[in-house]
Amino acid sequence: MTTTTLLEGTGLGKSYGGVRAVDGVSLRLSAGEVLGLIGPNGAGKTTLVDLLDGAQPADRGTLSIRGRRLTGPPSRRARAGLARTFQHPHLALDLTVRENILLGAAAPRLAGIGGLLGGLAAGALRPAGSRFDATLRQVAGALDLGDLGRRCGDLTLGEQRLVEVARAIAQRPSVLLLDEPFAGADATGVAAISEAVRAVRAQGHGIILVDHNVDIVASLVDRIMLLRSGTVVFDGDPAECLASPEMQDVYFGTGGENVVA
Ligand SMILES: Nc1ncnc2c1ncn2[C@@H]1O[C@H](COP(=O)(O)OP(=O)(O)OP(=O)(O)O)[C@@H](O)[C@H]1O
Repeated sequence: MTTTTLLEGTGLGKSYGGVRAVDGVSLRLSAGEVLGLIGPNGAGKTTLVDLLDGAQPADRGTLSIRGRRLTGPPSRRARAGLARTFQHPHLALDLTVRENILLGAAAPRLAGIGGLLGGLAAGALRPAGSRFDATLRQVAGALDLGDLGRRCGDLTLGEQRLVEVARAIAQRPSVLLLDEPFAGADATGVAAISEAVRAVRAQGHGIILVDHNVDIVASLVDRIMLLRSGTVVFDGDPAECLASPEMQDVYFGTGGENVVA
């Protein structure tokens, strides 16, 4: 069986002052694959996601999506098929759930915050009867978001995470980057996000899932990359990763970063 490579990074690196946050990481994500990214606090997981979506420029390394070089700011990468969620949700808190999700659906067409605000003012997010409404109903229904007219600032952190996942999925990305989507989510939220991950995967898209809950990650992913001090120390089968000496060493050995949060 041939697999289509969606995302490929080679020798990615990023330093902050003297700290090598990401130190020569190479990765490959195939169509219909969920890749788990785990590691203790400070291992470089979020920085790696930042390098993938362009939130931070890489010091070195190359990145491609569907065989095409992927460069530039997040807005350009969104148009190329990448969407992400953040460790701390980046929602427009004064807007409703519906408006935030529709912003996501429109994001690849509307470059940058200026474009998004312009699109909002121009009515791009009032597409009654358009495919946006179909997207909205589909995504919101799958994630069980409840009343879409609620202001996002009035939601719990767990609910905000669900909205952010919905917004990212509404972009219909070929690669979805989820940074700690389960943090602060209750059991219902965990189940909803897990279901969304399976649905996106079943559509042949790729997902990179970062989370500290190793058991949930292992139950959802096809492969795990274990990071330590910015480098990959294990890349392979989830069950093998959990049982590996590298895993023991990273989380329970001496000389590592902080223990898992
Ligand atoms: N903007 C920044 N400026 C300076 N140092 C940073 C910055 N972002 C990350 N770092 C440092 O880079 C290293 C990797 O951090 P990163 O947040 O990527 O790790 P992480 O694995 O996502 O950790 P956590 O699980 O706690 O979120 C850490 O030493 C961190 O202090």
